[in-house]
Amino acid sequence: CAKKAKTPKDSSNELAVCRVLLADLEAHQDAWPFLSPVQHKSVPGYRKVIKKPMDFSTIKEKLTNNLYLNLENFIVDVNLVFDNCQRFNEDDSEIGRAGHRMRRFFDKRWTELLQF
Ligand SMILES: Cc1ncccc1N[C@@H]1CCC[C@@H]1S(C)(=O)=O
Repeated sequence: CAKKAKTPKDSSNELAVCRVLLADLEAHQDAWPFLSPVQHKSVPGYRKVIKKPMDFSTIKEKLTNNLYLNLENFIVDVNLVFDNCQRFNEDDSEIGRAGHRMRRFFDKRWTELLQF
């Protein structure tokens, strides 16, 4: 089948979708552990265990500085937040549970958005 040529318009729409998704993540009641970079000075072992820290404020900064070329690059960073959370926190902990809830919310939200 003929490949639909990607018009430049698509990527600007995708970046608008990223801003909507990030706003939804930040507004979620379970976002509190992920709003700012983990304070590794007060979290022993974090810097050693987690090679690529990521959080919603850093994602916002990258979005503002046009560091995401498309929705996929953005989704990779959001999933990094949740993967770091799962790696460092027990599933049965306040932060661990918040991470699982936020990942479920995000997966549902972007698949909804991509339907239209
Ligand atoms: C996401 C995470 N993962 C492992 C350890 C700690 C944290 N977050 C903490 C708990 C609440 C905010 C702080 S923060 C983000 O200020 O360090």
